[in-house]
Amino acid sequence: MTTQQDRVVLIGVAGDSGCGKSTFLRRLTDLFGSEFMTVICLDDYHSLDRYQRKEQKITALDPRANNFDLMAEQIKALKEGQSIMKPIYNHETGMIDPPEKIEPNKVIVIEGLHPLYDERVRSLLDFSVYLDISEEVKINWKIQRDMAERGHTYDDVLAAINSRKPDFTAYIDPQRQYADVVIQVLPTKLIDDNESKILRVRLVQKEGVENFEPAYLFDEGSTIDWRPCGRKLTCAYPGIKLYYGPDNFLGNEVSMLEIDGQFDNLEEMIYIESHLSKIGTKYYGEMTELLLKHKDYPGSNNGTGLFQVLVGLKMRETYEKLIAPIKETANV
Ligand SMILES: Nc1ncnc2c1ncn2[C@@H]1O[C@H](COP(=O)(O)OP(=O)(O)OP(=O)(O)O)[C@@H](O)[C@H]1O
Ligand SMILES: O=C(CO)[C@H](O)[C@H](O)COP(=O)(O)O
Repeated sequence: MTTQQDRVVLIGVAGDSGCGKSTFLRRLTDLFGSEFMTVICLDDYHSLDRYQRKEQKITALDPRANNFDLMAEQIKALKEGQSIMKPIYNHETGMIDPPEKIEPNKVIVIEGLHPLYDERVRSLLDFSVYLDISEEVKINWKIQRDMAERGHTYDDVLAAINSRKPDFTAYIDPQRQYADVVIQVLPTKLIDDNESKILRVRLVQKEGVENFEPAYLFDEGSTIDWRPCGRKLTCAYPGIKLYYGPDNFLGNEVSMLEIDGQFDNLEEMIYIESHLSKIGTKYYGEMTELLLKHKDYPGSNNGTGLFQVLVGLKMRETYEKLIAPIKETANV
């Protein structure tokens, strides 16, 4: 038997700024361990600094502001087990700093605006997720954070989102079609909620992906509507609704898993977990345990937290399949 233990597994995490990438990466660290996982922020491949972009009236989302040749060359080198000298984009100064040495690791995560944009980089990925936050929700999250922590006004935040919109639509959003899973965050359908306090979250899982089998609710391949509130799950108004079924997403055959609403008591998540299958856990209750570990992370009491943990578990499962020993064919 030979092993693939030295293989570098490459994971892509795509999404706009402020869409929960950092929160997702913190959850991934629980599963892989910070020692074995290296995160590369693709902002480091900006080829134009903040002042050049302003002068040329180009946003950071525009491919012309990014060096995809260097990104492809360096990510390929890392995957082949070589170290690289990665550039650094400094968000404080808006300038490009001297490069730093990055060594290969068991898991390399590339996160940012464009992990799935360039075909050369995309083809190197072993697993990818796109964090797809609807505009209403994105505005609410950004307003909460940027007004509370960064001193921006409501109008500043709205103007920033609107100025990025054309390039977001042209270059970032189309990457959804290539992701193995998409976590879509939408306003609830249970009630009218202008502040996006209650969310409807969909886990779009592509069918036919090597080393990835979609998770399901109750019965694989069927269509299920489930309102679990009752004796085993405490739900305050307006309750919780789950859905599972086959679907088509941007031309791809997918399995859709959906949770609308929020959980009152996180300990009771075990009840939901026990009705889900193929979730990549190693023991009963592991998913609930991972959620309970970080109750304080945003979204822990709704589908965003639950699906982030679930996608992390599926990434670990893919990783383990990829590094598993290869069975040699017996010489007859
Ligand atoms: N699941 C969630 N529920 C509610 N709010 C959330 C959720 N995820 C993120 N947020 C809000 O969005 C903000 C940005 O989240 P996070 O830092 O994880 O995103 P990011 O994509 O890494 O952002 P950036 O690229 O700008 O650093 C958080 O501070 C929080 O206010
Ligand atoms: O979309 C972004 C990714 O984080 C940033 O806006 C981009 O990287 C430019 O950064 P800055 O605004 O600090 O110049």
